[in-house]
Amino acid sequence: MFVLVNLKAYPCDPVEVATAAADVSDDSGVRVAVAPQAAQISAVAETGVETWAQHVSAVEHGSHTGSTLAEAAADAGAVGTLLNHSENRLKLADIDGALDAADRADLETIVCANNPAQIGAAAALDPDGVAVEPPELIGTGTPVSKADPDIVTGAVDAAARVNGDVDVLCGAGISTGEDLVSASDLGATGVLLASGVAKADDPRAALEDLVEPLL
Ligand SMILES: O=C[C@H](O)COP(=O)(O)O
Repeated sequence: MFVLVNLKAYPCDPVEVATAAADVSDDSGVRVAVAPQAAQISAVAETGVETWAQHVSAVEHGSHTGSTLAEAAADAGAVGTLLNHSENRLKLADIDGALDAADRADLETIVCANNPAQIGAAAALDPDGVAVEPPELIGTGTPVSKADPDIVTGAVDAAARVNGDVDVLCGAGISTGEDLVSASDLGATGVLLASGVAKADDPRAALEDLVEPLL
């Protein structure tokens, strides 16, 4: 299972979380990555943790003020990027353009979507992975794998129909090892989570709990 921790714009210490994630990944053998704010990619990557961007723009080098250039994210140490997160929705053409930008910069890609129909559309654009997240469950602590398991199995089926090569993650409310096991049982190959780690009093303990059933 792939555990991708999105720090969003939460007021946590990204280096502290990243250091814990690197240690937990090393100790457990579980793939754990952290997606900090763009300005913190470099500091997070220096911890040795697998580092992702939260977004890259559908642009090349040029006059694009305020954009997040994929090449700049990669130079700072990112090896992958989320796209079309529920909190940063893109137009279809911009998802496609951002996938091209990520490809140029050798970034792995995960396109987020709300439901199985959108997952099918996202998978057709040929990212490395997709992540299904019902927006109403994000940040609630109620895991999608329990509250809406059909959306996870539906996403796995929808992606497989369109593109057998694409990984399927699920997210929203995931915070425990039990949630991780449920996601795996439903066919997901990873989880995308945020508040369960970024807002935890002890992010290291939260990460250890998350991977515990996989040991
Ligand atoms: O990117 C992460 C997702 O939006 C899930 O957030 P959450 O774990 O706080 O529900």
